[in-house]
Amino acid sequence: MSQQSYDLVVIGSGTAANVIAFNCRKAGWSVAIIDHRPFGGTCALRGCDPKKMLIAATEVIDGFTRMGAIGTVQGELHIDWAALQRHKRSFTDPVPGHREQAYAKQGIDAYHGRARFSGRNTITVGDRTLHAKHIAIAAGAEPVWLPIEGAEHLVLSDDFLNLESLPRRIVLVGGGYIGFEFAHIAARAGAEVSIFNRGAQPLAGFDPDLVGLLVERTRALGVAVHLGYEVKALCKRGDGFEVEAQGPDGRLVVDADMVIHSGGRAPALEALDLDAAGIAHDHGRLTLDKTFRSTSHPAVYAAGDASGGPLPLTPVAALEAHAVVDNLLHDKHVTVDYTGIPSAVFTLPVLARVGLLEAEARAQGLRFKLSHANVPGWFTARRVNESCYGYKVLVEEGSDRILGAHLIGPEAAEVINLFGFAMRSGLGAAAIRRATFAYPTAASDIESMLP
Ligand SMILES: Cc1cc2nc3c(=O)[nH]c(=O)nc-3n(C[C@H](O)[C@H](O)[C@H](O)COP(=O)(O)OP(=O)(O)OC[C@H]3O[C@@H](n4cnc5c(N)ncnc54)[C@H](O)[C@@H]3O)c2cc1C
Ligand SMILES: NC(=O)c1ccc[n+]([C@@H]2O[C@H](COP(=O)([O-])OP(=O)(O)OC[C@H]3O[C@@H](n4cnc5c(N)ncnc54)[C@H](O)[C@@H]3O)[C@@H](O)[C@H]2O)c1
Repeated sequence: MSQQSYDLVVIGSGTAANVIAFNCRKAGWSVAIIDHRPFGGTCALRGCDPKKMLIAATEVIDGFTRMGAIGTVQGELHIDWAALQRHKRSFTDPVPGHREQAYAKQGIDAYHGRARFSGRNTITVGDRTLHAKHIAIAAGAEPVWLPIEGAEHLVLSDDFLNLESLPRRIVLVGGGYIGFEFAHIAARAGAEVSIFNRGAQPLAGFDPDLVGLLVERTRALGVAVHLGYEVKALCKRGDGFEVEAQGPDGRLVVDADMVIHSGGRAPALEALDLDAAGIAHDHGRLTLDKTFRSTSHPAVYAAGDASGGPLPLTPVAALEAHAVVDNLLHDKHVTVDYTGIPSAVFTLPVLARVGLLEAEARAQGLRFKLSHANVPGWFTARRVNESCYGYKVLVEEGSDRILGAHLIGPEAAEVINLFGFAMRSGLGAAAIRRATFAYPTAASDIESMLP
């Protein structure tokens, strides 16, 4: 067994890992990076990017359906799933090779294999042992285990994004980001889709009023959305499955050709054997201080989904990783300010959020003005015959601070960034009112959304 020593060993090769590895290498440190899957991480290979490549075709179907409903376009349109997969792979396939070349160019040693701690400062990967002065855990997240009889039949989000052909009947177990995004893709590509969500409100982190609009719009798309239903069992029946769920009206059974896990993800820590290095953890989460440093092992930091932070999203992985870089290289005590970080559910239309929910602001005892409306009659929605356009904006009384903004509708994923930018820059509602946006753009609606 060979042993090699490094200033820094980074576990993972996704967004967080890359920020840490490249920056520390640039500062002259010897760096190793390890991944047991192709280099590139979730966002580029199995998450945000491949998903949005698939959505590119569903946007065409959505636009055609909306404009077709008023007779402005006519004919038949369908998605060629195999061709769409080729389109997606044209982006994803080159990623691991490019990453590997970039590591070699920068002098970062890249190891393929599963990393496991074998001592306080040693990590085993295959038949090698790496000795690390510092360690960054950027191992991301993995689907949580679901207590479902027959759970071994569940297909993961990675598999869905790689499907060569689309099954006819698809069930999504969980009505969160993945459940809704995949339902919108699959339904527009021609599948019969059902979503089961345990709680009565799906997409729990989003404004309930706007989620209600999305549920309505999703049902209008032909997706069966079962709320308050927990999937309990999957039984193999011929080539397909019988999905059994329990809910407010008792037992519900649905037939499916494929059942997809969309029931949540958690930090991927299990395979690391944290105890071998004395790295503290609790209920599947690393025990970190605010600077992302292990409370029990000062040479260990974590960032991204593995840190178990409040927002397991790509831009947050990068933000946390930059803080870790500062803390590693300059022995600083940098923390992350999560104010004004937007998040979007890439359904069509998009649902987006930044800042506090109305309920959170009330729970904090804040005094605020609120504007909330459904505005399908506004130009932005009417132009594209979109029936679903709504917003909710919270502005603090006295300070004029934007506390939160919630949007559903055309271009919501772009417009939410402006609210986020204003919040992170400390710009109040008055500054937004003073801004002049190009017209006619969705951003030019912002002024009318302010309370
Ligand atoms: C289907 C899907 C869609 C998503 N869409 C969006 C989106 O639109 N926008 C958004 O902001 N976020 C999205 N996310 C979330 C986003 O992908 C993650 O927040 C982000 O990729 C986290 O980056 P990371 O660097 O922390 O981890 P990752 O990119 O997950 O990288 C971790 C890497 O560590 C490796 N690893 C784990 N354990 C070990 C080990 N023991 N040894 C070696 N290697 C190991 C893994 O193989 C993985 O490649 C999506 C996620 C999914 C699943
Ligand atoms: N657009 C984006 O930014 C984006 C997209 C996809 C994923 N992600 C990331 O990936 C993470 C995981 O996404 P996700 O959609 O899997 O999780 P999620 O946490 O968003 O939603 C999971 C849902 O599944 C439900 N559930 C769990 N078990 C169930 C069961 N047996 N029956 C019925 N419902 C059940 C839960 O109640 C919950 O509503 C997200 O938290 C997010 O960080 C982000």
